[in-house]
Amino acid sequence: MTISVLGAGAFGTALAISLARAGTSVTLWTRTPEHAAAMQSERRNTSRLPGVEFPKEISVTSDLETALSDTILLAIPMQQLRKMLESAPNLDGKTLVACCKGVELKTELGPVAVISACAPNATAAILTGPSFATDIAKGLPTALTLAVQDEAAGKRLQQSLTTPNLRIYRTTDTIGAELGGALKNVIAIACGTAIGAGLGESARAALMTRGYAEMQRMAQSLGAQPETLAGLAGFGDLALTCTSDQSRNYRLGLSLGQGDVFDPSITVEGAATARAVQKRAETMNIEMPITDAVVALLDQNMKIADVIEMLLSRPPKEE
Ligand SMILES: NC(=O)C1=CN([C@@H]2O[C@H](COP(=O)(O)OP(=O)(O)OC[C@H]3O[C@@H](n4cnc5c(N)ncnc54)[C@H](O)[C@@H]3O)[C@@H](O)[C@H]2O)C=CC1
Ligand SMILES: O=C(CO)COP(=O)(O)O
Repeated sequence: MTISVLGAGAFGTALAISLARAGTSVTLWTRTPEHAAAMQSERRNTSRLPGVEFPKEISVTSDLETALSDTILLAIPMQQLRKMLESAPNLDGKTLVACCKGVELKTELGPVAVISACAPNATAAILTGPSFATDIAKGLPTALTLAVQDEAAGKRLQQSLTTPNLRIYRTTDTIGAELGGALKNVIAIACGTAIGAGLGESARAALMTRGYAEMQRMAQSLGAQPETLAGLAGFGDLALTCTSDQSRNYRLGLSLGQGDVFDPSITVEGAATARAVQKRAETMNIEMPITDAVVALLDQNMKIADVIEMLLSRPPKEE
């Protein structure tokens, strides 16, 4: 079988390499002919994963029509997903697997909901969980959550995407899976900020724990199962992203905490997602004080000292 990977950034390239190493034929699509030609001739993605050579099972193209097989991994940033789907030819009958983490700013929808809106006759899925692209590309052991509403389709997809180094757990809870991956990025920005500002590791642990409570509150209000948030898609990814400076969301937080400028060309999903989640929470009347704090810091509406005071002076509560 052939699997298509749309988006030759760090994550799409890493997934393509992992699948190809396991013997799957992979078509890796990138939007510019120049990038496709460079990857084809160098047999690597110099801009995103320079150290890793492509297995022979990867073919590269910038022609979207010929790139589409029956199973398509969508590895482009969340805010670009709709545009990408709208530009694709007929997607009826395809299985479309979101590999992005976020909430769309203009609609407050997650990736599975965006896929379902843009391609109603396709099967929508999401692959998410703790996984740095560089770890996957190096062949290090990684475990992910695959969420598909249709159980039979989920089982087939789980088989197709499993490799010797990539262990995939299945669920039908697409809402929990997409929210876990989206919301943990916001908390990772908060944790990076705390460490960057020198607030200490106890403060980070508090933010992770109360952030997790915030994630559960919103996700359950939207119909997610608490177990999904407790699994790889939620707790697992929260633990990775809030503690590693390999994470771009965490690094953006570090910069905010240190008062440094962060390179705006780096993909940081948590920034737009924090704003989208804040809007959604306001409509639903859900308290999300850490998300509010992240938005205030990103928009430069509050100083870190004021944010700390705001969080610590909230009325006493039961845990
Ligand atoms: N890098 C990582 O370790 C992981 C990333 N992810 C998720 O994967 C998604 C993509 O992230 P990365 O690959 O790391 O980002 P990246 O910045 O390395 O690559 C993004 C890719 O998307 C392409 N792109 C951007 N806009 C596009 C558009 N309108 N149409 C077509 N292609 C477009 C860019 O050309 C680039 O190749 C994000 O949602 C991220 O949260 C998930 C797990 C791990
Ligand atoms: O989602 C990720 C790891 O699971 C990657 O995190 P960043 O997008 O913060 O780099």
